[in-house]
Amino acid sequence: MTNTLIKITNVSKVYSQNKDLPFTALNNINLNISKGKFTVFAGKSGSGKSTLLHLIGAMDLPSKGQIVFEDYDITKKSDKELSFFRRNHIGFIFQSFNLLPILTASENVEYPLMLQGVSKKERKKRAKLALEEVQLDNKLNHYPRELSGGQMQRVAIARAIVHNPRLIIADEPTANLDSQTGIDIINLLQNMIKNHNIALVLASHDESIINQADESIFIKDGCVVSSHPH
Ligand SMILES: Nc1ncnc2c1ncn2[C@@H]1O[C@H](COP(=O)(O)OP(=O)(O)OP(=O)(O)O)[C@@H](O)[C@H]1O
Repeated sequence: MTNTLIKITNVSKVYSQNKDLPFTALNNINLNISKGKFTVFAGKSGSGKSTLLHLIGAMDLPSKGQIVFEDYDITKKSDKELSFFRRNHIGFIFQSFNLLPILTASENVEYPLMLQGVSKKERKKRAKLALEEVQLDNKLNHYPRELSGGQMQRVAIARAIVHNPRLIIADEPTANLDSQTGIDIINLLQNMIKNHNIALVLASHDESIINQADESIFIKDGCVVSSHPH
């Protein structure tokens, strides 16, 4: 049985809004992402980390090449198929938390389940369990403005796992947190992916996070320059 979750073959991304000056953000990337492991994309600002995260998270399409998620070629699907795929298989965590301000912590976590058509009763039950896992079941009815940064990111983690995804994508999830809270969030994420057998792919330039990963992939000017399993 293969251990590969995502196979990335000869992938390039050219941004061509400016027709006279197209910009190659990723140049012929070849990579495998392992099932259930913690992988970090490391590299300087502008190196192409977020662009690659968007491609493997099926949020954008490459200009060239192929990305296969288990047996599903996400580079050959329609927008509708991709949004269905994301909804069922991927959880997202962002630097600025991206919680909906008019929803409570519980309602924010229920949101991906609502998109899947899960009943209200079942949604509430699963959101409570997910918030228990991030030790926030005492804040179920709090709004994001009533939570600290670390608590908001824990709600976002509960929201990312509540629908049992195969992959979590996290773009600089600790950049807006103080260093101790950042360490706590990474430890929590590591425990969650282990308990649920989810792969985590995270973009960061923080050395302590890079050292904690199962695999770190260094990106420079849109190219993979090295890859280290720890
Ligand atoms: N929509 C876009 N149109 C044109 N150029 C873009 C677009 N998105 C990103 N780029 C360019 O592609 C390059 C890679 O951007 P990307 O956001 O992937 O970098 P990054 O490594 O994630 O940086 P950071 O650490 O600052 O988030 C940058 O030079 C950026 O300006």
